[in-house]
Amino acid sequence: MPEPKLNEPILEIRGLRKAFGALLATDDVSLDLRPGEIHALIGPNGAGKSTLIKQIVGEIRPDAGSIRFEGQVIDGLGAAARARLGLARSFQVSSVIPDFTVLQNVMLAVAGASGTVFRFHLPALADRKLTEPALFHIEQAGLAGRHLVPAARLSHGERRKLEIAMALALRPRAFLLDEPMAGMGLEGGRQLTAILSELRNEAPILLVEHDMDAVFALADRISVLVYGRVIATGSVAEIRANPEVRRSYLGEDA
Ligand SMILES: Nc1ncnc2c1ncn2[C@@H]1O[C@H](COP(=O)(O)OP(=O)(O)OP(=O)(O)O)[C@@H](O)[C@H]1O
Repeated sequence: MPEPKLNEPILEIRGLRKAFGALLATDDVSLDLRPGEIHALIGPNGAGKSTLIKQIVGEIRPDAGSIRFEGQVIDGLGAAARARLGLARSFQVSSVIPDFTVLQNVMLAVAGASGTVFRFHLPALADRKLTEPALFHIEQAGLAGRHLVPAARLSHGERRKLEIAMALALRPRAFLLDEPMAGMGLEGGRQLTAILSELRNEAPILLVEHDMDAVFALADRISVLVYGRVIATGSVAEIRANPEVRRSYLGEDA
């Protein structure tokens, strides 16, 4: 019998380094994403957060270091192969089709994930294999009752929920979320915080976010990136109390 691997990290990043000329955008970055957690990645503008995410999803090849995903070394895989393994990035590249309804957009994502050919006419719409999971993900993402609304008519916050429903349809094993709170407003931000909090039970989340209220409310652990280096990893309380973090990022009023 193989050993149970429940508590092993889903994502293990070791020694990632990426230089742009003389600039070290990520400098020996190591971090883990564990089952069930939201791990927030914070740091000032230009710290290297986007460069790190791009290396994880396979858009940029690191100069050194290694990434394991569910125990498998994925260094040799391109972005499409990593996505197929269930490494899902949301909120930056958006594939929402404005003229399609919420339901049609999510059905498209369900079809893409299952390899089903999506025919945009009635037989496909009637296909319960697509509609049932799509409606389930729409409800999970907080859009119940809005499934017949064209995506173009959604508010900014609803559109973000649609993107979550589409990400869920891909049945990811890990979420990489890049600034989901941006432009959400107070009420939208509150709703999204509640949704993300639940989402961690589907798959762990690596969360790049500048909104510190959201980070402190959601994160199980926080890593702080400054000039390409992880200067601290810890719980919310540990990070808030860390003098180096306060000096270099949070400010004295944190
Ligand atoms: N393709 C590139 N060529 C040259 N320099 C780059 C490239 N991409 C990023 N950089 C530089 O690498 C550093 C890290 O950038 P990155 O975008 O990863 O930071 P970030 O933490 O995501 O910032 P922000 O919070 O503003 O999104 C910056 O100094 C940036 O100017």
